[in-house]
Amino acid sequence: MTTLLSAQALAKAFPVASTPRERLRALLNLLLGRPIKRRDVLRDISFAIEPGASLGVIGENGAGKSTLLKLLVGVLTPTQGELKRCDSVGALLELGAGFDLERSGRENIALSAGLMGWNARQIAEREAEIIAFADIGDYIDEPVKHYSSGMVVRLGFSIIAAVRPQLLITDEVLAVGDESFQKKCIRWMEEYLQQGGTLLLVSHSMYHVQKLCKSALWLKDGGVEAYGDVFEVTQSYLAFHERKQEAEKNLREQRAISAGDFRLQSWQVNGSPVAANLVLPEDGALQIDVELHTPDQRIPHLGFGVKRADGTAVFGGTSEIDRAEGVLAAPHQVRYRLQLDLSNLMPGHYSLSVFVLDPEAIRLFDTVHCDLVVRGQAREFGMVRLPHRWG
Ligand SMILES: Nc1ncnc2c1ncn2[C@@H]1O[C@H](COP(=O)(O)OP(=O)(O)OP(=O)(O)O)[C@@H](O)[C@H]1O
Repeated sequence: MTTLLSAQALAKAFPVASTPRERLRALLNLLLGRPIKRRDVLRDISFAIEPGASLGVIGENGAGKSTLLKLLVGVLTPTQGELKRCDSVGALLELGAGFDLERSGRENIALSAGLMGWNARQIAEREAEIIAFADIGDYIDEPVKHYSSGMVVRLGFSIIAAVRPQLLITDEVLAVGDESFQKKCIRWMEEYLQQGGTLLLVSHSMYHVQKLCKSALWLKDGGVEAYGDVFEVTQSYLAFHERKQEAEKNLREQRAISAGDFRLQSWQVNGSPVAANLVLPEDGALQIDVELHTPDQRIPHLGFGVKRADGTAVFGGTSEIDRAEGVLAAPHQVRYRLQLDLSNLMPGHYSLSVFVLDPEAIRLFDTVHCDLVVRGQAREFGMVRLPHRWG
């Protein structure tokens, strides 16, 4: 099997020149052959795309996705590293790239097809199909400079669809099209993949990445944060975002908690001190042992909660609701044991928290959290698997 695209330790640095003065200095240094201050935008990027593969590239704004695509299609050259690419690459990147804006859509179809080596007969045969896919009405005979960005994408994608390259590289441009055209493109890509096509897709939509791609590469600050199975990588990426928001919320919550006297001294899960990242055992069972400090021998209540990483509550309860009571194990020390069955949680990233309430279960005193990872693959959606059957 021939690899269609391979990147080996790719890196790209741009000159640091954001102000006019810096740009002038960079230009001067360049002319004088002096070193230019550069910023690494991509570093040590390695991956390979085999025929039939589908890779989604994801990452936050500014992570380096567009720069990587520009390297892959040859618009930019890498500062370091090695890139190998097959000849049959169809790239749909920047709006209008490759179109002659003064010419009509119809003329641009002929120009693009000619560049790809089609003869006049082939072009004539496929023109109607391309125009039908683009579906831009009479605009097909207007100069491309009169097109909306959506129309440019429609025309660009229609040409690519007719060419059926061995490897299709595309980015968020699809998001520019309206919903019905987007759906048409997605359907086309699914069919193309089923028939053995190969895809590299950059997208902010985890839905589309999961739908179309088998693997994913997460770019973070110019480096590869994760690369592998699409579900694992996209779930980690979503959890990263959700945790970012959750961290801010927790900080606010923590500040609101009174520095009262009932305190959480320690907690263990399934007999071990809690690590930052808890992986749910296959049977979904957690035994939580908690030691609390009580200043006056009164028994505080204990609460617990499971949230999805974005903060959405999945389930929570307290010893007061369940009419359970802790045990005074030593002077000023109360112990609780809680058995939790989380076997219905869907794969994904969650947080588990335990909190102390006063004996009246009114005031919240102390909270601890840990990340909870539920491994596995699921095509159903939601947070919990609800028992169901068909027929
Ligand atoms: N020509 C350039 N000169 C200098 N810096 C650049 C240049 N092109 C991109 N950058 C910088 O490189 C970084 C990565 O940009 P890039 O456009 O690749 O990110 P991205 O992941 O595609 O972001 P987005 O999701 O917002 O499109 C950014 O900090 C950007 O400012």
